Amino acid sequence: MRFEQEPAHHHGKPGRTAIVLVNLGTPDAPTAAAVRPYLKEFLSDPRVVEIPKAVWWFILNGAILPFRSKKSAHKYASIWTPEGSPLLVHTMRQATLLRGALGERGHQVEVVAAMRYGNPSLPSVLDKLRADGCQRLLVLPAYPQYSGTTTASTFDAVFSHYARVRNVPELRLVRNYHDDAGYIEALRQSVKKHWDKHGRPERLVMSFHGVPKRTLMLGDPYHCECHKTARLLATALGLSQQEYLVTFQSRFGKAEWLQPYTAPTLQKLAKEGLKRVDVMCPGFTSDCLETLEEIDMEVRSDFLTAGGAEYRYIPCLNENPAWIAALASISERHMQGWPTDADPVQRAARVQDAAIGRERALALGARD
Ligand SMILES: C=CC1=C(C)c2cc3[nH]c(cc4nc(cc5[nH]c(cc1n2)c(C)c5CCC(=O)O)C(CCC(=O)O)=C4C)c(C)c3C=C
Ligand SMILES: [Fe+2]
Ligand SMILES: [Fe+2]
Repeated sequence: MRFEQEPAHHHGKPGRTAIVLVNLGTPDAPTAAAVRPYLKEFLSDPRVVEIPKAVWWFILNGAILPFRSKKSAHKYASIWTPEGSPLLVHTMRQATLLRGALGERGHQVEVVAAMRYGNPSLPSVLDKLRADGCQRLLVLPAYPQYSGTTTASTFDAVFSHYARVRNVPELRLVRNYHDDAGYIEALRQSVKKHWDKHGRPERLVMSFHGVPKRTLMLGDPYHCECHKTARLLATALGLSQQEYLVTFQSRFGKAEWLQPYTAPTLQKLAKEGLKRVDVMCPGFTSDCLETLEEIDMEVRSDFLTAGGAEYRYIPCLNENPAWIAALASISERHMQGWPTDADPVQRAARVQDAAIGRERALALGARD
């Protein structure tokens, strides 16, 4: 059947509103056997690797997957937590906290997390929402800066899922929030708190995930949005241009990516005599392999080996309450006009849920 059977329709039952918080995804376990299918799904996405399909198939299956799966599994093992992959754990907690925060503001909406690659898969989450009677859906990618490689890929997956659905919900998409006042304020508070505890560095490095330089030349606004985020944060912190730096990390393959690259830049700074640096990753809303292993371990070691003395990593926003409040405001803005009012009894229950959710997140190590 081209279009699937819909759940039974009930007259008079109000349609529900939901938000799906979509992050990149992560393997199910820190093993080569689990990393391989995740990498295969991720790296087979034409939004991520723009090489003709047949050529890429041979490179991916012959040269990349057999080696990278093993190497990456080792890295994942170094950051894995008892609850699972940090990226998944943080994103799930953010969804729970966002549901509570919106409940406190009087909105009765479901908030669920989904992964673009791996599990819980976006199609499985969207199917579950449909079965639960969701008629309005806000797609909220976990990426503040728009990129074709991430944001548009998320939208592709949503569209291709609904291309086989008969009763499609009303859809709204959050394209970006790189300059959102609440997001910048959450970043500012997190840096300020870190400085109150450890003092100020000689330089604040803001490292963003890289993308091939070719995508910038072809019109992807990601590079500009990263720089705008950095500029707004630097202004909020009262930093001069000499006191901060924007770099790009996680280069993949041999082609040129956005520059300057994070690791060589920090090595160069150390060799030039810079002793004390703080590094943060404003483009990642949850700590993950790229921040915990690459930035907090590999790049730290590069900087110290090259002669640096103090390297401090400022964690991602994760379950930071100012960040959850920013997510709630971004969601409210995009849900305008949708009937999301909770009745008073349900509203009281949601306020209680929010408090319990916050306590749980704090007990699990959230930073406030
Ligand atoms: C191959 C090209 C890649 C592009 C383009 C790319 C863009 C991109 N990625 C993120 C965010 C994340 N990437 C993560 C891991 C990761 N990224 C790539 C490759 C590209 N990313 C790979 C192969 C991997 C897997 C790990 C590895 O083998 O090195 C993650 C972390 C996932 C986790 O499980 O913790 C995130 C998050 C952005 C924002 C972005 C473009 C803007
Ligand atoms: Fe990536
Ligand atoms: Fe630019």
